[in-house]
Amino acid sequence: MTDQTHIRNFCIIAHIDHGKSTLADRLLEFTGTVSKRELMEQTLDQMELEREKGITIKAQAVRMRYTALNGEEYELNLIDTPGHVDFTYEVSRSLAACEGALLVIDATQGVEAQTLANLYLAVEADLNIIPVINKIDLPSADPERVKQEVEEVVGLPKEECILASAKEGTGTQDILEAIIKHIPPPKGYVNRPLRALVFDSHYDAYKGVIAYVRVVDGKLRQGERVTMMATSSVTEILEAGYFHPRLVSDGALTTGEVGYIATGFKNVKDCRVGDTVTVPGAIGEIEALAGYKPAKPMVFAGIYPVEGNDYPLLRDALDRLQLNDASLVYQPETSNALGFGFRCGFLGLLHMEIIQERLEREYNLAILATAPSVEYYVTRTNGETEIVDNPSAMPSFGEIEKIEEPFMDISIFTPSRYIGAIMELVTTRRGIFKEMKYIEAERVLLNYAMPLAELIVDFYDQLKSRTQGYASLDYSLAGYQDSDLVKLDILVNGVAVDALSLIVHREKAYYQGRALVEKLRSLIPRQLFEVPIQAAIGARVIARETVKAMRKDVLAKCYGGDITRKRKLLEKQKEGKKRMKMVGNVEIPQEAFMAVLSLED
Ligand SMILES: Nc1nc2c(ncn2[C@@H]2O[C@H](COP(=O)(O)OP(=O)(O)OP(=O)(O)O)[C@@H](O)[C@H]2O)c(=O)[nH]1
Repeated sequence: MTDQTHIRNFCIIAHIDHGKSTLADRLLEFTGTVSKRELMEQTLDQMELEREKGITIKAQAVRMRYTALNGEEYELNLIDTPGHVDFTYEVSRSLAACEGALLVIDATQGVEAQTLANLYLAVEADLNIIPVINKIDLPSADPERVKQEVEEVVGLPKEECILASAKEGTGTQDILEAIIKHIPPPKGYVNRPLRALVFDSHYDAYKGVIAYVRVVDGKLRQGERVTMMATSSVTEILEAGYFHPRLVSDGALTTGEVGYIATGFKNVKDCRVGDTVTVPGAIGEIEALAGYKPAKPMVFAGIYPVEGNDYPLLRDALDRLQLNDASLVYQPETSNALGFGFRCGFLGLLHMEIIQERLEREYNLAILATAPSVEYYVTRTNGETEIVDNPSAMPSFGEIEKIEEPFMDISIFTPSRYIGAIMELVTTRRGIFKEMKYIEAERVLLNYAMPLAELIVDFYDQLKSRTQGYASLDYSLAGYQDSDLVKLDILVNGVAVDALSLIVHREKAYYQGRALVEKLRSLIPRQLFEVPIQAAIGARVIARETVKAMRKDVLAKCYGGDITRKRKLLEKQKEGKKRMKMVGNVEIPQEAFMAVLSLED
């Protein structure tokens, strides 16, 4: 156990792809925490999905030992933070476990939207910031320009910037020395009762929930009884230790240290991110650490098994995913069209995508997801208010006094040549212009208020494609606002398909209704009979298309000859069918339920 003066707790914050993981690897290697060979596997990103998507979902912590140029040995705890806006709360708790942060900026790119978003969080958490300009080995690197940006945009003296190439290892020692010098040691009370911050947790089949903790005051030991202040759950610490980068169980953690405890809890709900661990005897005597917030889902969608029989399997899979992910919420729902399924709440679209993929890959389930929706506050004419997160549950028009929807503050960094294209996109998405700031001659920061419902419909992809990938985006919840919204129903073969209902702005309803039925016509395969597709607001039909009847005989083309080809075609058709759902007497493919996500603006 190290005394506080020789501990430094820090994290690395960066915009996506600016080199956070690579720099972490260099630090681990330089301090001898892991060998080069072990680094072949990306050490900090563990889940396969994370690696594939190139993002870090779960915060982790690694302890390093470093002998500084002053001859003294220090314990450095590097806390890895998730890099995506869906996980801002997790980021803020990881930052709360640190005293300082390395702010990594790509020397070829400069400051980006998430550089600033993360920086603001770090400043809020009172961290000392060390700016690191990375990738200086690249020919297009312009460290002088980026230094200037650090001074003007970030507000740190440019002399403090450390130039580095995480790829080649340049600057690694300078960074370690700066950590010792510029990041203050923890200042907890050794003799007070235990207070430890849970900044992440995950479920382990053998050890139960493993909580990643920062000990703020006091100490904790294996075998000790502890309680979680927000959830009041009590348990015994089965194991305590740190990551090196694998678990090293050494029985205790003391003031200022970062490490893990195995809690034996069966569900991460008992041990939430942001909660305070203490000893039962201290309850009433001490205050919980500030900042605890239960996760708040922002995006909702129905998830249904393609095969009705798989419903119990889907429920088990969601139960198991939730053991490890307290921010995933779900409850059973029934749809006239899709049968029994679940209404699920997610932190954002990326979170939704991750859960869908895990259900399919890890649990081998064929599922159908409905288009994502947000949470509306609906006031009825009788004065009652309710929260509606499923368009099909929206009360009928005559019963509604007003509907409020979530608005986001969004900021976009972009080269100034794309301002026009962005303005146009944001305007079609009901965005309200707030501010434009020039960061340098040719780069601007644009601020808008925009409904979340418009943001989750492929806004990010559109932004990227209209700016050739140059613009970066960040957003946070601003609050709820009144909007003139209506429910758009879709009728297939004369029957309203609840899972296709949408909430849209009145002014866009006609256009969206048209675009959607056209798209559905192209997505719904021809059946043996003619299938009308209609969009309606209340009883008024606003658009109609027809899927013509056709006998779809895939074997007709084979002239009876080649049997392997025949089998292949049949298999292909079966494959195609997997994602079809019989709604009434019409087969509707998965894509139809997501069609609204890919309408042209
Ligand atoms: N040339 C050069 N490439 C680098 C350097 N540092 C990182 N890279 C490359 O930049 C890319 C992104 O690096 P990562 O370390 O994965 O970036 P990250 O910030 O962790 O990305 P996320 O986990 O997605 O947030 C990778 O292809 C790295 O090999 C550097 O100093 N020089």
